[in-house]
Amino acid sequence: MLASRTSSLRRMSTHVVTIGKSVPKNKVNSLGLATRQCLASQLDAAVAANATSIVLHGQNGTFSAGADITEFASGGSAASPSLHELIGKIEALPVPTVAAIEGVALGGGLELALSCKYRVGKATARVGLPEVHLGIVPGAGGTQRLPRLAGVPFALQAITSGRMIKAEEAGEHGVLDGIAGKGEDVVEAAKQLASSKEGSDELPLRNLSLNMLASASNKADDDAAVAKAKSRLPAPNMGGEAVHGAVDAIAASYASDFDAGMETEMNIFMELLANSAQGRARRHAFFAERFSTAPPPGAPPATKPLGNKVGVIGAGTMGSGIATCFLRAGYNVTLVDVTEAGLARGDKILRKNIETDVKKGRSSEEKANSQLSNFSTSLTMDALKDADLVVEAAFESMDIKKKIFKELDGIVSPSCILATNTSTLDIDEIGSVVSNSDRTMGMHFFSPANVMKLVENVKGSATSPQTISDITAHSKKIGKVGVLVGNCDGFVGNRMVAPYTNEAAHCVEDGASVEDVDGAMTELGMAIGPFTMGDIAGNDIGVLIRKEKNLVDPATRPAGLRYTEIADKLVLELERVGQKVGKGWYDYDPAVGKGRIPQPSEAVADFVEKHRASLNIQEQDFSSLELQQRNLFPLVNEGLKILEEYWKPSDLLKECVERDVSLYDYFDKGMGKSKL
Ligand SMILES: C[C@H](O)CC(=O)SCCNC(=O)CCNC(=O)[C@H](O)C(C)(C)COP(=O)(O)OP(=O)(O)OC[C@H]1O[C@@H](n2cnc3c(N)ncnc32)[C@H](O)[C@@H]1OP(=O)(O)O
Repeated sequence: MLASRTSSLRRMSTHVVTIGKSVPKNKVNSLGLATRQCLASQLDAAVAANATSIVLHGQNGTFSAGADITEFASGGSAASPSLHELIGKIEALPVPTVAAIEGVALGGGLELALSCKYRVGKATARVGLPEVHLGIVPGAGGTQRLPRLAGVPFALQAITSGRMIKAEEAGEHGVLDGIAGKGEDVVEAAKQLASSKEGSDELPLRNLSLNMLASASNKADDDAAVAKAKSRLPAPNMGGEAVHGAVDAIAASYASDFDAGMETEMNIFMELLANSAQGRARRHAFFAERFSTAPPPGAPPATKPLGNKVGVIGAGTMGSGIATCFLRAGYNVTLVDVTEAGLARGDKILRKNIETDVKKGRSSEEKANSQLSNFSTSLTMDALKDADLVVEAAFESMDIKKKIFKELDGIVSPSCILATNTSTLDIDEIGSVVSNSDRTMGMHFFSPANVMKLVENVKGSATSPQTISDITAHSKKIGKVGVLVGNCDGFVGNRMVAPYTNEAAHCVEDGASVEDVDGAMTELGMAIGPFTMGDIAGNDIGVLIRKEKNLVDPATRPAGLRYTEIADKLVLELERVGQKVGKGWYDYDPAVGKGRIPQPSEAVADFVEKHRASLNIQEQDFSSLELQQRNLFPLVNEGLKILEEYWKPSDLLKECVERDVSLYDYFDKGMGKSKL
């Protein structure tokens, strides 16, 4: 690694400046005003003490997670020193400066590190500019310094993906000048580098603009890289506002000098911060995700060490997907099914998932082999007697699930957590057959389980706080967003989506076409519309659920309920189950896009027209806005109903009035958390 060739006298004059010092509760060294002020005064002190080199590092095992996102709600804090001023100050220091990076250096954290003349990282460190995930662009020079350091193509990829980059890769692209090996102290390594550079006159990154502008051949390549990046981005109205802004800012890094590039970056940053609804939504989602995935206040810490032996019951697509998630995170997993054929199928799906990870570069052969060495299958649940957690993913039937839980109760230890992946059934009833049902909980994965990040962790009435904390920790360990929800029909996700898809069918009954409705929702920014979604999930599932609720048969349907039979008849009469059979709300041609591209269906249009005629429905015209509102308002209303079940509306209003906040802010700022 970095050789030290310095005298002890020189090392003495290297000053270490700590990000986050004296700022309590700043777990990730975000760069809020207090942290910036403290950094500035440490730098001033180092200069006053004639430091001959300076090392910048973070506390709590991490460098910095970047700007303090909470400051963005009020348009960002411009109070002095701003991040720009701080970065300018570091860059202008006349002595060698080295960032010692462990944990993460993200966003403004990496921008701070880029203002140092050198960077050293721990092998486990991660760096990145993830601002686009917050609907903004790097706003403290990241779009100008990263391309100067690592080239335009790399900067385009890194900034538009917002991904975390491993130390090794960062080193390959010149973002890190050195990597501290195992057992090596990164601050010590940085000190060595800093003192070895004392007296050298290497230039800061801002001056590299001259080199960039000088090379015509680079410009042609960079123009091509920018054009290619643009062609691959989602449209601005499809969530792409920030990524388009990022590419424009990077393009300015070689089209003009440093100061002009910085000005372009700042203009784009400020415009997005002030006016992008996508950005506001993304920042809301950042905090909402953390709010809803934390155990409720007062819950005990998760068991340490968290058990590592997991059983998954049911080797279907869902069960194998769930088993994959645990295997990837280093758990010991046993997959159980009642038939050899079922197990063989599950085993195949799981191995394919792990193989795909390697093919797509998300994992290595070595890692995949080690994961698979922790995997076993069994035809009996006896194999789970040492399990710390069992996730049941068997057929969606109350009787079957209760039978499994009862049998498990006699096999596993009393401390083993029993989770069910049910999407609709009552957790309390499933848990009622277990001797100590405080260790039962729902763990509702979304399909495909090995891909989707969301898991609803469903709390039953008997579930203990310890079980909640442990399931929360397991969810985090397997990389899921594990949202704690209550036990009700459809939990949160499916419960809110049901009125949305119902209303979509009403719109079609009233005169809109299937494509009109889906088009209105994608125009709004949804990835797909409700009918495409139904075709992917299988329209037969909706029919089964509605049958369970006695809605399909008019004789058992509650009086006064608006109900359209189109969705039921589509399946029961036309057998248009969805993508899996090549026809649903849309037609699917196996020769086009592997049979996954929805194409308008004349058969469905005819059927809908006859349906309307049979009910004497006068077809109406709808604007996109009307369709968007009709579909989304029922979903929003259902969300509010869910909140009402926890918070009495009158109590809520009283609290909001007392605190002088809007209802939105009450939840957005996490004030309702203490009530969970
Ligand atoms: C001008 C600049 O270009 C603009 C910017 O820098 S914008 C900021 C860019 N940085 C980011 O987007 C990084 C955001 N943070 C993360 O990705 C992750 O929090 C992390 C990888 C740093 C840590 O992850 P993890 O260990 O799982 O902890 P996590 O629960 O996410 O965060 C810990 C706490 O820090 C808070 N936090 C994390 N990053 C923060 C930030 N940049 N600002 C304010 N708070 C932050 C979280 O809200 C959480 O608070 P809580 O405990 O009260 O819920």
